[in-house]
Amino acid sequence: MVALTDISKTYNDGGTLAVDRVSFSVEKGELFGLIGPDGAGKTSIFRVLTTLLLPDGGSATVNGLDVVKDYKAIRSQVGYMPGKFSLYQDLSVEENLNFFATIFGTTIAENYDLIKEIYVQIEPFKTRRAGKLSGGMKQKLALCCALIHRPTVLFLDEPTTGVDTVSRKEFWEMLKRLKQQGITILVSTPYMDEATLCERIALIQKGRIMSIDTPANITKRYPEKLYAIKAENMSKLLHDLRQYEAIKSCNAFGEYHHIAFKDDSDGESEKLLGYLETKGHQNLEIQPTTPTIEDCFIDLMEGN
Ligand SMILES: Nc1ncnc2c1ncn2[C@@H]1O[C@H](COP(=O)(O)OP(=O)(O)OP(=O)(O)O)[C@@H](O)[C@H]1O
Repeated sequence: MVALTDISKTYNDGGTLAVDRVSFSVEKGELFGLIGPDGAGKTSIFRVLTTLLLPDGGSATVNGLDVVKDYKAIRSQVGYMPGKFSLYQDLSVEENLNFFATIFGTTIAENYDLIKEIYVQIEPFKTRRAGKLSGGMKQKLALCCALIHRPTVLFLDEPTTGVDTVSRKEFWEMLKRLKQQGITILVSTPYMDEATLCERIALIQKGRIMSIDTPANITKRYPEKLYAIKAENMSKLLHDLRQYEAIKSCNAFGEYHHIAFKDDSDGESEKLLGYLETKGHQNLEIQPTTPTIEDCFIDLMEGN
């Protein structure tokens, strides 16, 4: 449904390499996530695929159509929700939706079944100006506008950035139901915890794809045995762990720090506890833990 081959994009006369020979493909009906921090190149990739930006190199197709040659046809077949809220702030909820339906030569009534479940949540505010909606409401309106012409592929650029936890959860539920209707969905996010909600993900950093697979396969490939460790003074613990020669990686991770040893064959965790006790740490706790996508991302980043 979507295929990229060696897509590159630079800015500032080639001075900024935003996308570096990126290749991947997305199957029909898949929920695919592009996961990476700010500046990784996610928006640039989405703008190439939605025909809003010309790539410097490589080729890409959406629904079998070329993003450069067939841009007009692609525009009528895809839905795009940009990262920055870009609806008309001075138009009401209903006026915005009507506007997008009209420019795609359709009506709200014609496609109401597709947006109904999302639209009913903002309908009580249909006369309110879009600029006066809450973050979660704006997001729902933007999604309705992106869907109103019944696209076959939906591109959602960081749809949950700046949205509260409850609305984020609701949003992912909505995506699952849209997927069930056969829509192919590409979603980008800087939140690593959202990666597990996608069927397949690409981890991207500095314009390069570091790994593409199902979230489960990516975490399975984490190369080391990982431990979660905590103590009373977590910042001193982080400092002391980073001084310890046998540690390969050490990162703060909520309530715990996650660590991996360079060579874990010979009771390394006991030796470490001994060392930390000599450093005066109290209430030390260490246990094996399962790697998350964030652990994998950091590991891949450090190896690249
Ligand atoms: N119009 C532009 N002019 C110059 N540099 C740009 C432009 N757009 C993006 N960049 C640079 O290209 C790189 C990739 O940016 P891009 O917006 O594609 O990444 P992103 O992963 O979507 O991050 P963000 O969430 O910050 O938008 C960054 O270094 C960014 O500063």
